[in-house]
Amino acid sequence: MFSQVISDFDMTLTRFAHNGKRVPTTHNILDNRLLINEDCTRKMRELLNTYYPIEIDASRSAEEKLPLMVEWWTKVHELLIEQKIRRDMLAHAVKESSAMLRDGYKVFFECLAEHQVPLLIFSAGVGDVLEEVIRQNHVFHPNIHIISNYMDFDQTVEERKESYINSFDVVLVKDETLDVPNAILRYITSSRDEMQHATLT
Ligand SMILES: Nc1ccn([C@@H]2O[C@H](COP(=O)(O)O)[C@@H](O)[C@H]2O)c(=O)n1
Repeated sequence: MFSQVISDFDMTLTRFAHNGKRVPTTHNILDNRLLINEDCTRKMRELLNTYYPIEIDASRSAEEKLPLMVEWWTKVHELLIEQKIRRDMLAHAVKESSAMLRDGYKVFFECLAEHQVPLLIFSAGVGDVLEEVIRQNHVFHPNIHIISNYMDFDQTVEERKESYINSFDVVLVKDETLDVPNAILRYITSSRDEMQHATLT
């Protein structure tokens, strides 16, 4: 019986190609206008064209490739940080992408989960995207453990709400109207009008 299964993700658990077209890696799934601009796409493609041939070059040793691969994803991650990617847009990007797990993935993931065999996924890809791909295929079971690159998102409004509530008298959430400011204005202007009226009479 297995004690654990260790796998990488892109092009191992996902397909290499489908109907003659390359299936995107987790980095390539981010190439979506919801997340990054055209300039970032262009620069990421240039980096892919430079470094991917090195990754698959059988004549180079792993020792030779390693610093170059680190250089690749460091450059890409610097570009991605500039894009201020929103966490809530990742699911849309994965849905719109042609990301695909390999045929037979259900049997593979279900069998390991059923027998409580830990599945360790080590990936040089993007962990947040990788998780979303597995989740959208409904096979994110508790036996899965992922070691990958995770994005560090800026705080959301929800996360900042507490500090706003502590700092301001009124905090409006998901209110697209000016009803509250108008009510405050009405209150202020009517009490001023009343004072003026009282001074005149
Ligand atoms: N900026 C990058 C960096 C890496 N990739 C590709 O992702 C693959 C990650 O593979 P794992 O097996 O570790 O999941 C890697 O093989 C690179 O080809 C990329 O597309 N963009």
